[in-house]
Amino acid sequence: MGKTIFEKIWDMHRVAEIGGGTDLVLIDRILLHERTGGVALKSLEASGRAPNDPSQIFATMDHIVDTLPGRNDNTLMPTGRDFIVTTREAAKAAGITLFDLNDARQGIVHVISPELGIILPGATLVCPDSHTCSQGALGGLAWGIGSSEAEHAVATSTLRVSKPKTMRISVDGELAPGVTAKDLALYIISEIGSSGARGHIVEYAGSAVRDLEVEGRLTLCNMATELAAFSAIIAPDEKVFEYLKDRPYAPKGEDWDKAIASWQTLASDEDAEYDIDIALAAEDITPMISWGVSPQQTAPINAPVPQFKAVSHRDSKEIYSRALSYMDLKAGKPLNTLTIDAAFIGSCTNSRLSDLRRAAKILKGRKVADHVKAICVPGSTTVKAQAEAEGLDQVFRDAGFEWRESGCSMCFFAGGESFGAEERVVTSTNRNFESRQGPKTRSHLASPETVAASAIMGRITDPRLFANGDPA
Ligand SMILES: CC(C)[C@H](C(=O)O)[C@@H](O)C(=O)O
Ligand code: SF4
Repeated sequence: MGKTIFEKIWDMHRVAEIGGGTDLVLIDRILLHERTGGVALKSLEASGRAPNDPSQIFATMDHIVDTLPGRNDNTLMPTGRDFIVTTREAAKAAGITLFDLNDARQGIVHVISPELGIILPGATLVCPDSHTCSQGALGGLAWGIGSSEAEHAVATSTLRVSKPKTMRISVDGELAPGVTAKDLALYIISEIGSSGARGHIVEYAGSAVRDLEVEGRLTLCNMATELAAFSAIIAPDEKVFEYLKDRPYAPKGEDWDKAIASWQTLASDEDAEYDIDIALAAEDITPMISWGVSPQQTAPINAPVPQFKAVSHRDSKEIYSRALSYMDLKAGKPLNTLTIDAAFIGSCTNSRLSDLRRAAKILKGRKVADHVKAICVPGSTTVKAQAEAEGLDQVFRDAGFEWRESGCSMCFFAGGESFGAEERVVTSTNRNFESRQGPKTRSHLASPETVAASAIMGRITDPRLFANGDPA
């Protein structure tokens, strides 16, 4: 029987079988951020140990930092400064690479890793952060871990891991114009549920996935953790090789040629078998938006808030009713009539250059509705600089968006800045949990173009209405 890409990478990295389905696995690269990584480094230091290979460990500042212009170590987050200073000191003591606040390479960990060529096809990479699965978009095996596992990985370049089962989600056909990787991710979650991939590594396959550019694949893989997956992966192809060429931490010269030769073998064999195999049709997908407080509570943007019977296979009556009451919604109400208070473009899901370009295309020459507070937070300092070089910052500003420094910002509330209580936010992020973006905020997950279109109209809006100029 053939092997899946996951099995190939796993077998190349297995150091020993521990038993009970658990293996000791070699970890090629480790990423840390100031929210969870500083703790791991401090604890390692306290136990008198040092990193096994500091050259393969990278830390960034993203979660706690201010994204307001002119920022410094004093963030709006309570105790934020401690996280920043501790991580800085610990990274220095450990001799690892740090992308500090004022470093041109700083940014959200899952945005800078591909950007700098830290994640590579066939490599294993861990980070104490649940959205590490994003990085599987480049054909590496990247997954989120806890802080104590991170400490172990830093000290030994290995981890004990219980081997996940395999799941393939194939999406064939072509996505219709105006339907994006984010809509695909939301559609998949609404189809298979928030725990639909628990214990599995998801391989995304099929023509609609292959047709996505690398940045779209990152968006798709980003939300695998919202399926409770171990991680996600997509077989690397020419688009990935092209994307990685000459990135700072990608192989160079002869090593590059050797790497390409080995990366080209990284695809699942025709006769590989999966524990679960799911096939979806790209034509069934429209722009999507979440209506509830879990990413699985998502519907097509022009649909009404579903009746209980439509979701009862997944949610209990109690969970469903609670979601409606939290979101201040009634079954049957068309989602595209809901007035919004705020619009947010950012996060490791959708804050890359292509995301900002697509949103800017809708915003150009238009204005955000008067009652809407709109914020754009580029995913990295590099993305911000590239966007500014193209004049996108001006498009956002002219439309009435705030243009920020890079970081996680209001993707998640950590005690600092937030949208107000009961504010309805259309957001390009990945989690709509209760109070995720601030106490009692109501988050609707969508693509950056849906956020832009909704910001202009002041209500949830299908971005395809802007495809041929202004909507009627
Ligand atoms: C703070 C961090 C550990 C957390 C995660 O693991 O995902 C955050 O990034 C999130 O998105 O909720
Ligand atoms: S942008 Fe949001 S989802 Fe991504 S790592 Fe930061 S807090 Fe987590």
